Amino acid sequence: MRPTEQVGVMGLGAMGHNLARQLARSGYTVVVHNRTAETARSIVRKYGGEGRFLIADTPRRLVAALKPPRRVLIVVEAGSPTDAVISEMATLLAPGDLIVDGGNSHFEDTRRREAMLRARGVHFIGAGMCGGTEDALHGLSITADGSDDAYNTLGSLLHDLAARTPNSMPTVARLRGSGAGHFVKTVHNGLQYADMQLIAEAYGLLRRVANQAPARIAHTFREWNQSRLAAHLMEITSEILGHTDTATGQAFIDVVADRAEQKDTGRWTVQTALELGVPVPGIAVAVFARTLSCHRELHIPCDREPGPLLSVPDPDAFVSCIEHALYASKVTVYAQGWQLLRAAATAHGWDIDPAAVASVWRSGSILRAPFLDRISAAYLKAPDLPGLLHHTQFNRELDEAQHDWRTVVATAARNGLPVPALATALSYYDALRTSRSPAALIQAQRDFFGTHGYRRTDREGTFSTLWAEDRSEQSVQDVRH
Ligand SMILES: NC(=O)C1=CN([C@@H]2O[C@H](COP(=O)(O)OP(=O)(O)OC[C@H]3O[C@@H](n4cnc5c(N)ncnc54)[C@H](OP(=O)(O)O)[C@@H]3O)[C@@H](O)[C@H]2O)C=CC1
Ligand SMILES: O=C(CO)[C@H](O)[C@H](O)COP(=O)(O)O
Repeated sequence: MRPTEQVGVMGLGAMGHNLARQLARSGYTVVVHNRTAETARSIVRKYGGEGRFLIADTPRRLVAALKPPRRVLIVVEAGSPTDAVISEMATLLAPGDLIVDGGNSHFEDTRRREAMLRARGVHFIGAGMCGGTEDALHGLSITADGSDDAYNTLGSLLHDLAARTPNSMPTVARLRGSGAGHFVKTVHNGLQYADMQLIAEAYGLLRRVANQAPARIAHTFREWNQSRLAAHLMEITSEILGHTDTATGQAFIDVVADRAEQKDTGRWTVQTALELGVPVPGIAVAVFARTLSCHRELHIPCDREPGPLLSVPDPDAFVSCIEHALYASKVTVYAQGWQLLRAAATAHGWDIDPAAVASVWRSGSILRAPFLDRISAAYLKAPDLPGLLHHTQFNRELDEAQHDWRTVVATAARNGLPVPALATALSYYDALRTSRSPAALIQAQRDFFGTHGYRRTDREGTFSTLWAEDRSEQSVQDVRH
């Protein structure tokens, strides 16, 4: 217990109240503030026995209750609410105090806020909290940026909120460069979208093609959770599928509307990837699949199912094919995530160690999985690995899985079942393996209508064909001048 350590927590929503509780349980005196003051009072009424809480009805009172240098953890809705809270705190805090933003902020916002606070002498740490609400209480994975001075003021605060890896390391990664902490959290969520979409597609195939009932699929996922697919998302999937709705007695999954909502982080991941020119189709397709699920008005009236479903000759063998397809697809989307991390680090001058990111997500994050140990090991051994699919073992695994992967994607297509993530992952894999792609035709078309030029396979330089004239070929300099 450290009765002398104090911290302020602003925002006592689903995440914030559990973070405050975890800190109080660890011995901090936690000064809490929530915009709706009654929420703070009710939380302290309920959990006050877990530690030492003080309620501050206003931000000014929160600041007054803390001794300098003050540490304030802000966990409010991202975007303008976070701006509003930080702007007010900027006027109340003194030079040397510290704000930690634990929300899912856009990294550009974090950079702007850090610069604004630095000008006032207030330290700022953008902390990506890579976990859910229960992890906020029991330990999550944190990717945080911030200056050395900010870290000196921080003390062990983030370590006290972190989970531990199997070898007892706290899951906090310090990343150098303003915005890096929230950016890495954003990519975590992009991968979360992709992983969830892949799992959902696997569920759909088990249900519709392998004809398994939800309870049986729960069992299948539990079995897969003992394999190289073992992951928190697999575990919660089997829990959900094994759950019965108390109101109707039906499988819970059958009473949930098939509309997958989203906030911002998946879209931000894809937007950044587009800006940096990094191909992340596995993440993009997962974002669009959620979007499509919410556009019921786009659905085409259909008087019959695409079926009757084509039966698979050996359902057990098909289940095994799905397992292999799911694993292979997961490897390809994680490869895309790490490509994006590398490109963003280069573009923004961030120091993001690819092995450390895998290690820090190993426990406490939504992506937590033993699988991440293998990514970490791959990058520890070869920090300059061009991509995960260049790693001998991953490469071999995908090669071994490809027959089953193709069976799954082809069977889904024949049955009229959309599997955008599984199919896109396979196409990505094939695109990386093909010796010559049809991109040549696209470049030729660009030259035909826009004199954009092309490179040739047989000699250096950029060329253009005079399509509207005699179709002779010029070097681009000759054409333009
Ligand atoms: N839920 C999750 O799994 C995770 C969430 N996050 C991030 O953590 C942050 C909080 O999320 P979560 O706890 O789930 O969200 P909740 O919706 O449960 O809580 C939102 C909090 O923000 C406060 N708030 C909203 N608008 C304002 C405002 N204009 N001024 C002051 N306070 C405001 C709310 O106060 P009031 O009670 O008055 O409405 C409430 O305390 C978000 O940035 C989220 O993206 C990060 C990791 C995981
Ligand atoms: O950050 C999180 C977990 O890591 C939050 O749960 C986030 O809300 C998930 O994203 P979305 O709401 O878009 O599904």
